[in-house]
Amino acid sequence: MKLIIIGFMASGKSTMAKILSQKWQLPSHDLDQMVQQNAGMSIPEYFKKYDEAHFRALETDTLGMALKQTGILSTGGGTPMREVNFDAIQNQSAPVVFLNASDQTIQQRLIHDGASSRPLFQKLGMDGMMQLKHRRQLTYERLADRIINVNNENPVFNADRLVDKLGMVTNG
Ligand SMILES: Nc1ncnc2c1ncn2[C@@H]1O[C@H](COP(=O)(O)OP(=O)(O)O)[C@@H](O)[C@H]1O
Ligand SMILES: O=C(O)C1=C[C@@H](OP(=O)(O)O)[C@@H](O)[C@H](O)C1
Ligand SMILES: [Mg+2]
Repeated sequence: MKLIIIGFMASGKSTMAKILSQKWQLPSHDLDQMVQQNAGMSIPEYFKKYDEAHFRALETDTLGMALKQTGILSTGGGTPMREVNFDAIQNQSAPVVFLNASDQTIQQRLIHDGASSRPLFQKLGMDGMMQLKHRRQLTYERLADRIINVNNENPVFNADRLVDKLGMVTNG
């Protein structure tokens, strides 16, 4: 893997991976999409049929497969929370970038996208999502080599800012 993108739900990980993939002419891999392929169903369906613990086990297995690929990886918002996943990501030589969006930005996007694609939003509601976001923040910060504050700037502009910050990683 050349770059690993982490961050809370709706921070823009999948969008960023696609933009960088075009910019760098590298494949992008979206962990949620890979999980869905492995499961043979959508993530909301999987949560309904099984439960979150089963989803997390499948996510860990799929992460192992994803980390063997080359290119850019967008993770799921919960991926770094399991210690085994955190360690697997940290052990990669690829830089890890945390897309850090404000509560307000996440709230707007969750409302805009609707709850149907995010089972945890269905379960926890907005207050629960914000509490989850705050609980996870430190783990994202610990795992990240670089933190990019992202809100509703043009996503291509955010990708350019990320590349600038990464230059500092690769060039020392
Ligand atoms: N820079 C941005 N400005 C405005 N909306 C964005 C931006 N980046 C992503 N979005 C929107 O936010 C939502 C979540 O983006 P997504 O890339 O799926 O996030 P994640 O993969 O982190 O859950 C989508 O509706 C997407 O179109
Ligand atoms: O934060 C989480 O626990 C989750 C985030 C989702 O990915 P996105 O961050 O791409 O929405 C997806 O993996 C699943 O719904 C659980
Ligand atoms: Mg995503």
